[in-house]
Amino acid sequence: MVSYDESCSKRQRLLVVANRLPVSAKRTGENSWSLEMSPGGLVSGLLGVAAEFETKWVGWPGVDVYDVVGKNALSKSLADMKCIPVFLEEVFDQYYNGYCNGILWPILHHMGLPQEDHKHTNKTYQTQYDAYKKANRKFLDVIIENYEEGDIVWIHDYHLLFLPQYLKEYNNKIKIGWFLHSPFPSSEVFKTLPSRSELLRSVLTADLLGFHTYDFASHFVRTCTRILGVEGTHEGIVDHGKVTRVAVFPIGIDPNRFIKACELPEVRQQMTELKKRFAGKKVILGVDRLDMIKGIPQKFLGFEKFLEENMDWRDKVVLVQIAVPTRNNVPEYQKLKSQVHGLAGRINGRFGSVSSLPIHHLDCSVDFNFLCALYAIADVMLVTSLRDGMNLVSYEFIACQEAKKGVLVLSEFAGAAQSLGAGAILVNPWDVTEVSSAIKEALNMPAEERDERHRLNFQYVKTHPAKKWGDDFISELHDTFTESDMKIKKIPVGLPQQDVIQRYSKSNNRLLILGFFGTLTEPMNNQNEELDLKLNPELKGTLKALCNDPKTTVVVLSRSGKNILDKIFGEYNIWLAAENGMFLRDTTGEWVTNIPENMNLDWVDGTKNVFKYFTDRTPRSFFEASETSLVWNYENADVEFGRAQARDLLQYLWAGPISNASVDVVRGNHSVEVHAVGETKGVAVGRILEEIVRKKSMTTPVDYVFCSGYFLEKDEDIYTFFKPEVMSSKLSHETRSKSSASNHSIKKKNLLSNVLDLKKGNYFSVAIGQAHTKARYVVDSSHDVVDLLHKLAVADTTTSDSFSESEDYQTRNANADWKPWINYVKIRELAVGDTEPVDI
Ligand SMILES: O=P(O)(O)OC[C@H]1O[C@H](O[C@H]2O[C@H](CO)[C@@H](O)[C@H](O)[C@H]2O)[C@H](O)[C@@H](O)[C@@H]1O
Ligand SMILES: O=c1ccn([C@@H]2O[C@H](COP(=O)(O)OP(=O)(O)O)[C@@H](O)[C@H]2O)c(=O)[nH]1
Repeated sequence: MVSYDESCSKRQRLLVVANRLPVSAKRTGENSWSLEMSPGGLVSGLLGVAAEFETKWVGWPGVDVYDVVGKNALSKSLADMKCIPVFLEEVFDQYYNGYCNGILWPILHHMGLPQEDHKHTNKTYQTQYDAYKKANRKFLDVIIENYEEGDIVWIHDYHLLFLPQYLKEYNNKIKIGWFLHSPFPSSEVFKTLPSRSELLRSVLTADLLGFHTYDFASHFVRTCTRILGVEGTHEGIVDHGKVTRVAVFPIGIDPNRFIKACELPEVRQQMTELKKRFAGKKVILGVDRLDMIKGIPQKFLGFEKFLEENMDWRDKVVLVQIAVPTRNNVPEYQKLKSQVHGLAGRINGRFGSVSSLPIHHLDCSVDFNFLCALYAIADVMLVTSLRDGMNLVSYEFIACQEAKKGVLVLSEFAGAAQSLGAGAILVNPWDVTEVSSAIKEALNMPAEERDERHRLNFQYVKTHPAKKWGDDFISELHDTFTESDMKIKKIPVGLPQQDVIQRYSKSNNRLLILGFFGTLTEPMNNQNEELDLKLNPELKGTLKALCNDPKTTVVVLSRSGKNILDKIFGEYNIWLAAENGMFLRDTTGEWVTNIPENMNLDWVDGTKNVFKYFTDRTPRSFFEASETSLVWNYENADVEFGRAQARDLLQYLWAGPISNASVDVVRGNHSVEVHAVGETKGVAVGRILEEIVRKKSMTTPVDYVFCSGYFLEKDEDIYTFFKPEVMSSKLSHETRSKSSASNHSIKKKNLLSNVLDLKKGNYFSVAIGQAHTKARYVVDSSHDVVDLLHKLAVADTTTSDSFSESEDYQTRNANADWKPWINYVKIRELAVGDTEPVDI
């Protein structure tokens, strides 16, 4: 039995699940195996993750094993390294070479879906997709065997998109995080994937989804909103009340491992030999898996152009390219190998001599110490990825360059460009001329500039290690899990229509607060019609009856302007709030202007986080925050890099924290400013109520409130405004802190507490078609609200003659062609400000 002390000191168990284990196995006998480190950034990154967890790895051991003796022996060897193997056997080829690397990988890297060829292969999308699912189930089985209650499961990458769903189906309580190491593409590209929706839906069952950059995260959110029709908020994705948090966690390396390695005598020796070998020449280094996304042909073409145009450099420079073999069984990778060999041969043939070759191309991986020696002696590191999740090689080069301070030429399409762009020369790898010029600039760069650029990047690499990445992810997962658990319990219920009607008829002073667009407007199917908003014709009589009822006050709250509301509601005895309450009109038709006292500032924290992220990654930029505005300033930063960062920052702001907020964004010459405009409907309603009480000289308290609309998230405070507990807590707070509260606001609260008497549950807040809402109740469409208003109008004996018009309503209501409003509204909401983020 575990003692109390032991259980306190027990470390949190973490199951890291990735396609590849950190070690790959090679069989050395019937029951003996040798293990060596797997190549690739994912493994390098995870090795740096904090040791405070009791970590176990679950993954493929890099080899097929079919016999029991072999499997048992390998499992035993791996157990010593805290690794648990998943044997993929017959599904491996179609899962890994097929679906993962032949289909998903190109899609994720904007390379398009390869054509399916039924005639010449037995591998179709479908057979590979089936194998992919089977492989994901094999991972599930191994996890189930090893799972202990309370374990955190951290799933990695595109190989395991179905695993979150399978795991949640097995046990909904498991904390699941998922991190994508590759980029996520624009929705236009992801849309081409035949099984796109199932894959997205499965990933969304996880609690936390992580990406390297804001760009990838916003692509993902946009893809989900477009393909699945779910809601994207500053927190992530909301679907039927379930929140899946989406956040950005840029990976790092363990810089000290590289810094220390460069001091080892063995590495120093290798450095001396390499320097001797390349004496009198500048060394340009490339280290990449031999993958299409790494842009090795583009690198060679850029280098060829450089040699063409700079004769004096021809025998003074050498390009050393380490091309680590990868995914050799995927046809595209085989083609790439021949292409790269062809290019290297051509360039060496054109510019080489008997004694020297411009390109040293190696088709192999190198050991860690030799890699560090290469990084340390290189003058220029050339990274020309066409698209890359992060590119850790760039970080590793910088960590090894403390003495030499060489130059990093970095593709703007690598995730690393967002963090190392200030010190690197950024290039578009597709532009051969630009690559050639960047090589020249790097080779000729004065020492002072090299020092400064290196200093900026070294500082970043040191302060953002992989440990921080892992810690940040897990701590966010803890928080997210607790929050989403709480949120699920708050899903609102359907409206109890009978209760609403009965309480209405028994009340003496009722207040109906209604939204306009999507609530009272005419249902329509054509987006252009929005320009000419009309009142739903079925409501004319109903609304007149309600407005003329002396026991009922009707208020319409809209973001539309005064003119539209005047035109539509001019004939009604109604209160109007235009532009979200900036203007108020009483029943006599007189408009007054209001200066907002309170604003919804929910967007501020999210915006601050984005500003902080970019400030951190843009040396010499800074941001200033006041209560209602934030300014990010990059006037002292590198102009080009600052502009590129500002573009990325804006993309993320629009897709995330300010997507639903009432803010103005001002892009200055060297700054981006976000500030609040106007106010929310929740704030407006308080002032409207005050005005109603004053104008009507109301003595009977309002004893019934019905509030409904299709409101933006920022306006949802309208639903909580009348909640008795919110009102009373506001009031008691105001009373306690009298010294700080203005007399005016205390008087106002007292006024409201005197005129409201909603204790008997006579408060109905009803959202239209929103699953995730602050309202108590939800209805499917505006049709339900129209129907209810009609019933309220007839529920009361004091209805006026004009009500006969609403017989119209009943006839039309029976019409089967009636289109609920919400369908249209949803499409429209997705279209607002919906420019697809573009890549730099
Ligand atoms: O396991 P393989 O199929 O041999 O491929 C190796 C890994 O390649 C990918 O790495 C990515 O992760 C890096 C760290 O986050 C990132 O810097 C890089 O840009 C990515 O390409 C892949 O995502 C891994 O799953 C593979 O293991
Ligand atoms: O022979 C080699 C050369 C490089 N690497 C490592 O492979 C990783 C490559 O990661 P990166 O993020 O640059 O790209 P990925 O290959 O994961 O797409 C880096 O950590 C390198 O140190 C390796 O394991 N063997």
